[in-house]
Amino acid sequence: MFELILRAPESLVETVSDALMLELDALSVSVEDADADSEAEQALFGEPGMPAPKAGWQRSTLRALFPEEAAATEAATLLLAQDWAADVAMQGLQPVPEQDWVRLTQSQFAPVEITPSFWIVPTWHEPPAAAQQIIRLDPGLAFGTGTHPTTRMCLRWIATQPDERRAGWQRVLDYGCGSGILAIGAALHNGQAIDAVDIDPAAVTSTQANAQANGVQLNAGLPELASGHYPLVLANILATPLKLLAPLLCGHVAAGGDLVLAGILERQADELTAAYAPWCELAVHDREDGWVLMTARFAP
Ligand SMILES: C[S@@+](CC[C@H](N)C(=O)[O-])C[C@H]1O[C@@H](n2cnc3c(N)ncnc32)[C@H](O)[C@@H]1O
Repeated sequence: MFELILRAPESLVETVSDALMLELDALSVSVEDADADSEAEQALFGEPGMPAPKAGWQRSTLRALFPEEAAATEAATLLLAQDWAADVAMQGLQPVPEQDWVRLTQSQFAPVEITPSFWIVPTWHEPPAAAQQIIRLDPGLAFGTGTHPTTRMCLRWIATQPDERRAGWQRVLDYGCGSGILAIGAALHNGQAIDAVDIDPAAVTSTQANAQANGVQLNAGLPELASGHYPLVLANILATPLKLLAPLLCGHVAAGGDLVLAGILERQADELTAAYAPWCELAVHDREDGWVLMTARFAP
């Protein structure tokens, strides 16, 4: 494989990508911020419900893959000869070394410690000797492999609740289940009759598969599946949807039950406390890497 590397301004990225893929037979094109890891780097992240700050980076690096060097050279020559491509610059043409991509990807995911006895372990790893509760999970399409601090904080909360609290988890709701990791974690800590819901059908499928792989019983489905009251409601989404979902989530918490929310940045904690104030006293329980875990115990 050969990689043709080009730099293009925001206005030309789509045209160059289309030309490479549709006219010049590139196998793939990836687009990166040309200013990544520099002072000029611009985040383009927009929370759900909020517009992205901008449609594209000021300058992008495009990497196009070709099966042979001749095809990559010809594509560069043809593309750079176009009038409209005057602001496109060639940055390089290089062979892509053969690699065992599966092994490379797998090597990036080591077992994740939640507590000394509770671990998330990819299927290609042996569990650590101290692990008593284990979630077997491979990185897949859905969010939630335990590598994100928000997921880890939720699991840590679950694992560190006293036995008498866990005994009361006769029903559990995981709202925004992703891979199902929180639902599975709750099941391994005495959670019963677990409903795991997500707006993304791929997450529902992933949750069902992961639950089966872990020998865990749960009901996965779209949000309509959630019904009635639960002694434990978990939701790791993001601050903006969590604020919108406040009446719905609080309406599902049983008297005396716990609400556990994640996906919230430290600076958003006060907004969340205010949004949930009509129903409960939401407070920061844990923090990691700029994220907070917020919890509330409802009145009995
Ligand atoms: C950050 S992931 C969390 C996944 C997993 N629960 C975890 O803790 O790792 C958030 C998930 O919430 C889902 N989601 C986002 N908005 C939602 C909504 N309004 N209702 C239900 N699910 C939602 C997304 O599809 C995504 O799978």
